[in-house]
Amino acid sequence: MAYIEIQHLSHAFAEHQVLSDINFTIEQGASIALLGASGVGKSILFHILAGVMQPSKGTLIYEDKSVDCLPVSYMQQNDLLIPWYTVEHNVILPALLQGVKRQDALLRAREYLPLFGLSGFGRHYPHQLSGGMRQRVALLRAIMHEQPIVLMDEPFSALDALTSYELRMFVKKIQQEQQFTMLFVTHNVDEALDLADEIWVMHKTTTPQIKKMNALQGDYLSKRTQLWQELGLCM
Ligand SMILES: Nc1ncnc2c1ncn2[C@@H]1O[C@H](COP(=O)(O)OP(=O)(O)OP(=O)(O)O)[C@@H](O)[C@H]1O
Repeated sequence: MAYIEIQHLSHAFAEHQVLSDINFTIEQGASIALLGASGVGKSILFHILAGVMQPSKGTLIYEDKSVDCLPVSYMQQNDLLIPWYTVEHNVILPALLQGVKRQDALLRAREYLPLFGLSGFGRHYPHQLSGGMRQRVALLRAIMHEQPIVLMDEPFSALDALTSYELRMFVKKIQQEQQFTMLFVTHNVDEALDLADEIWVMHKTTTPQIKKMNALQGDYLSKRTQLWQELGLCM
């Protein structure tokens, strides 16, 4: 039996059908990249999994029980940092809400801040940071939340190429150590190939709407080409 199972999930805004009869399963500890054209419904799917939004139809099953939402740490596209809290406080907030002692959460945050390129910025406020730095704070907060599932919507999009590469290698290491289940949305084929052990492509017109790219063959370059083709991009 699957760790997570999604059955017949559909969502519409008035007449606009965004998700149609989505079905999939996820194994515990999987790392899944979700790609797809803009507007295809990736964020709406994540909102539903996280319980931010209720679907029009469908069932979410977690560890064999029907649930309203999954136990996730969710990094949304918009970083949602609290402007009047410092970086440190933003990062530890979910841990505090989970009952972790403030001192323990702070120690851990201070250990991780340098790894996220945020050394010396713990006492800064979000408005004092660049867009990329804010994204790293949001990413660190998601990783520190310690939920069994991490959802990240375009977690590396505001970062320069080198920082993005370093951070995804770091996230990969932490995910392998902590064995949480991870789904992330990306428009970047390299991010998907570097970080995910499963790549899913979401389509608007095909049934099923999500295609699992299990059959990616060959070396990195040829996998990259196959993914670009699946996404309808010219090489
Ligand atoms: N609150 C809303 N009311 C009505 N339609 C919405 C609402 N939120 C999203 N949509 C529509 O749902 C569709 C899917 O949106 P979604 O944000 O999930 O796309 P996406 O695949 O994440 O796109 P992107 O890659 O650009 O972030 C879009 O057509 C969007 O206009």
